[in-house]
Amino acid sequence: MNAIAFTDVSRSYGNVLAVDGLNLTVETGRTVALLGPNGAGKSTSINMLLGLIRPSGGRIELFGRPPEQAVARGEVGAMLQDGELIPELTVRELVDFVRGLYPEPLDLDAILQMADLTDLAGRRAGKLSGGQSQRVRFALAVAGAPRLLVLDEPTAAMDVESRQRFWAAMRDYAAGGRTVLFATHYLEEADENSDRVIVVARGRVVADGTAAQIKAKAGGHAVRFTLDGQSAAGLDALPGVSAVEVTGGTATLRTADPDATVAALYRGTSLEIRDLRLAGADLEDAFLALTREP
Ligand SMILES: Nc1ncnc2c1ncn2[C@@H]1O[C@H](COP(=O)(O)OP(=O)(O)OP(=O)(O)O)[C@@H](O)[C@H]1O
Repeated sequence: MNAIAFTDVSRSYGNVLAVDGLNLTVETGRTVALLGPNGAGKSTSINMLLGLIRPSGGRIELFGRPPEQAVARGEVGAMLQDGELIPELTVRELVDFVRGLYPEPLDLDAILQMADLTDLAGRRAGKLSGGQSQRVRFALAVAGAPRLLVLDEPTAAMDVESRQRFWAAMRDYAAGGRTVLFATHYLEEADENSDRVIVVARGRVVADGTAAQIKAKAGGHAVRFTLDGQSAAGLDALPGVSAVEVTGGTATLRTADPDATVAALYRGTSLEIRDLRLAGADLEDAFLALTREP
C-alpha cells in the first residue's frame, strides 16, 4: 500500500507557482528524502501533505485517504520548521500532553529515551538550546506512534554530533516498518539516511531513485581543466559529454565516457589544456547538475 500519493499536485501563491504538477508515490515502510535547493517547493508540498494548506490542483492521499482524515486518525506525525514549544512546560509535561491526544501513543519513557531527552525531562522548554528544542519537536512528532512521520529540515539548528544522534533516532523509529519522509538541503543526509531520494527543483521532481542512480543520471564522471579565457564552444559536442560548465576559468565536462572525452579533447580541439583532472561525479555534482536553472 502507498503511504503517500501525489497526483498532478500544484500550488500557487499569487503568480508564484510553488509546486508544479507533482506526481509521486511512497510505499509504506520506506524512508524517503525530499532534496532540493531553497524555494524548490519542499515545505509547500509537506504543508499540503499534512492538510495545512490545500493544493490549487490535483489530489493527495495518505494511506488511501485525504490528508485531513489520516491526520485526524493519528496516523501522521510531523516536525515542522518553526513549531513553537510552550515555554513554561517541562519536556516531560509537553511530551505527555501530546501523547494524551493520540489513541495509542508510545510509552513516555521510551519516547524520552529515543529522542535523547531523559536527562532533560525536568527542564522547562523555554530553557532549551536550539538543538535540544529540535529533539523535543521530534519527540512530539513520534509521541502518537504515527505510521507516517514527516520531518521538514529537522537538523537545521543542530551541530554535527546532535545530527548524528538525531538520524540514529529517526532510523530507530523507521525500523518498525514505519514510513518517513524528510526534507533537506543536505546531500549527505539524504544519501546516508534514506533509501530513496526525490530531488525537486522549481516545484517539479527532477530525479527520483537511490543516491547512486541520481549520480549516474547526472553524468557519471567529470573532466575538469583550466580554460583561462579560451572559448568553450564545441566542447558539448565531444564524445560522451552531456553538459559543460565554465566557472572561474575552469571548465567542467560531464561525461559518461571519460576516456573518449579526454582523447577527443587532446586530438580534436586546438585548446591548450592545463591542470586536467578526472573525477567520479559526487552527489554534490549530481545535485547541482539536476537543479540548475535551465
Ligand atoms: N506563503 C507564501 N506566500 C508566497 N509565496 C510563498 C509562500 N510560501 C512559499 N512561497 C514561495 O513558493 C516557492 C516554494 O517555497 P517552499 O517554501 O515550498 O520551498 P522550499 O523548498 O521548502 O524552500 P526552503 O528549502 O528554503 O525551505 C518559493 O518561491 C517561495 O518563495
